[in-house]
Amino acid sequence: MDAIKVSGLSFSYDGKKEVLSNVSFSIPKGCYTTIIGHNGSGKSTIAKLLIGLMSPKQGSIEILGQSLNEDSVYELRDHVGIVFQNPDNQFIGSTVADDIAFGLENHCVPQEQMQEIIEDVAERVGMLDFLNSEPTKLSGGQKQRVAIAGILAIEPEIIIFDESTSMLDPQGKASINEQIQKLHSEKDRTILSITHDMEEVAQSEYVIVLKDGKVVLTGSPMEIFAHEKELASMMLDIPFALKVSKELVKEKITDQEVCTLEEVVNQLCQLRSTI
Ligand SMILES: Nc1ncnc2c1ncn2[C@@H]1O[C@H](COP(=O)(O)OP(=O)(O)OP(=O)(O)O)[C@@H](O)[C@H]1O
Repeated sequence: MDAIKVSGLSFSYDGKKEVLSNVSFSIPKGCYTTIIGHNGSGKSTIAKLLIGLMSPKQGSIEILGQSLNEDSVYELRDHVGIVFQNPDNQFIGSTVADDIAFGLENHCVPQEQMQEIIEDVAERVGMLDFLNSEPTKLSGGQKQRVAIAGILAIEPEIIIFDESTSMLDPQGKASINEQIQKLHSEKDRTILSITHDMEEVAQSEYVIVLKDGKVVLTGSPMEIFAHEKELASMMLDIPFALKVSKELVKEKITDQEVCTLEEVVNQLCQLRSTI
């Protein structure tokens, strides 16, 4: 079954200019998908439509096989979690701990299990020392960490990350990406991540490329990165690991292009063991 099925979606904020035009894609359950595109290409608009914050002008959205509409939106929201780029409007609790607890209460998690979950997720995002802090007084990156902790606590079936690690330092981004990978591989959650981070794109399973509100490319990361010139015309770069890999192939050191650092290292280690 598809976790998300979008068919012929069009949307306009002002009733005149279409910011999404006839967008269609399907994301199977358990798939880690990334959406990329230049600024203003419509990525966040798709995220808002997928959680029913706005209704499409045309087209349909199915979540877990059920049509998303006014009647189903509240029920479906139990299955879909989202972390926005700027989580300011997402905080409800007066402390970090209260905020995470609020989501758990909504998902009927027994009181006696809450403290353990709160501490576990806060530790996983590096915010254990901030449980009594006011979310609004944290830095941008710390707010993003707390918002991600809230999602890790409830683990909804479908999780949408809308540039939700954009304010994190490189180490923070890597460790949160690791948590996202774990949610996907160990818990089989469907992940839809809107990102400008091509290293993250390389780690996903399926990529959707948006340009001016239209889907222009879909496929595996390597299929997408094969369109290097087209990506460059949309201000999108290929990952650094793929650039290194292309050089290694050109120099005949390796014979297959790969796009993650891990794969490059594996290839080099294998070479060393054959010398
Ligand atoms: N609330 C709004 N009212 C009117 N127009 C909007 C609104 N939000 C977004 N837009 C317009 O819709 C288009 C798509 O915006 P959207 O935020 O979906 O793009 P995006 O791909 O997420 O961009 P970015 O990478 O910069 O976050 C843009 O032209 C933007 O100006």
